Amino acid sequence: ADTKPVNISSLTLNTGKKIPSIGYGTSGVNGLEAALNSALEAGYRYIDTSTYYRNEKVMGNVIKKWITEGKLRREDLFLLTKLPFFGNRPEGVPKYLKQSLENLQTDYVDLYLIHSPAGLKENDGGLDSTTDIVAIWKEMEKQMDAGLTKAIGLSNFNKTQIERILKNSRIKPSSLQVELHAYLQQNELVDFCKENNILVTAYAPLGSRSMTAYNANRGNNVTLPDVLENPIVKRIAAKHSKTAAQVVLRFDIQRGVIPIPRSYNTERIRQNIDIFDFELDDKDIEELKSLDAGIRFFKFSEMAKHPEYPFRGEVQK
Ligand SMILES: NC(=O)C1=CN([C@@H]2O[C@H](COP(=O)(O)OP(=O)(O)OC[C@H]3O[C@@H](n4cnc5c(N)ncnc54)[C@H](OP(=O)(O)O)[C@@H]3O)[C@@H](O)[C@H]2O)C=CC1
Ligand SMILES: O=C1CO[C@H](CO)[C@@H](O)[C@@H]1O
Repeated sequence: ADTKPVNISSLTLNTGKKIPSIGYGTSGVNGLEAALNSALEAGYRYIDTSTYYRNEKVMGNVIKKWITEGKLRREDLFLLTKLPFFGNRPEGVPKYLKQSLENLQTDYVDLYLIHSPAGLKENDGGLDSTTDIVAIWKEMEKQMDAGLTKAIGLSNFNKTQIERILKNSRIKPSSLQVELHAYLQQNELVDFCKENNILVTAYAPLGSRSMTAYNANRGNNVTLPDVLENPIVKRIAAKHSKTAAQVVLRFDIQRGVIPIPRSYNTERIRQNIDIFDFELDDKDIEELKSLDAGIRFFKFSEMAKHPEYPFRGEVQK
């Protein structure tokens, strides 16, 4: 197999800065060191994490080693982390960003996101129904002024909540990270973000097989439909001599959406960015579009009673 790093195309944020058109998702801790080494070797330069994943320290050590050994320059890396649910207050923003920067051993991140519009209490993890997203955003702006992050954005916000931020902000959000895959294509939200110059990042772009594992670990007997086993996806993959994962990730790229697939397996890590040497045609795109089914895997049900719960009223499938 070819082991040269893949050359990744890029998009431009509303700050004028470039962002790679695919990133590496890292939720979970076990095995990250080896996996992140594989990801950097494969050519990923956009790394997605969060305070909540509790893996920033390991990540910081790996990145520092790459930089010290002269294999990577900080400016070639696009580092993203997020304000945790339990820090979702104005005073949580400087506190948790500072902690992330220390853990990541860097002076700045490239993008800092509010992980969720709904907040949890710091002490006992219960719902904090006082969450004020506009007040939190104003603190996000200050972190950007201070140069601690090069851009700021949102995750898991719905359209109405983004509109509230747009209306009440000095600095506009650069990016929105939401669940997005063949079964949840988010057409309305993606169009809205395009109109407002907000780049969309697709989390769980492979349909999050890890969510099935997450449920299994909690003893929940839930079987979720598997995007990568869909017969239409598989047929299109066979037609292009690519894998199902490569087809759904390429679909994102052709929509101008940035996928952040997670894998801890070296072969699949490589496979997931090896998507810049083929093109889906109009018929493939039409067929993939027809798979949209409004199936949301990450419902954050524990936050369903929060005033800012983003998916209220949504018809659940
Ligand atoms: N903002 C938010 O609230 C959220 C953000 N995220 C971010 O998005 C990232 C991706 O989402 P995630 O939930 O991990 O789901 P993904 O859709 O990326 O799916 C990951 C799963 O798919 C498997 N997989 C990876 N590549 C392939 C392949 N080529 N063929 C077959 N199976 C494959 C992985 O297993 P294996 O490791 O064995 O390859 C893993 O079980 C997260 O890691 C996180 O960074 C995710 C959820 C919520
Ligand atoms: O960002 C995230 C939010 O929560 C999920 C679990 O509930 C994680 O798996 C995910 O990566």
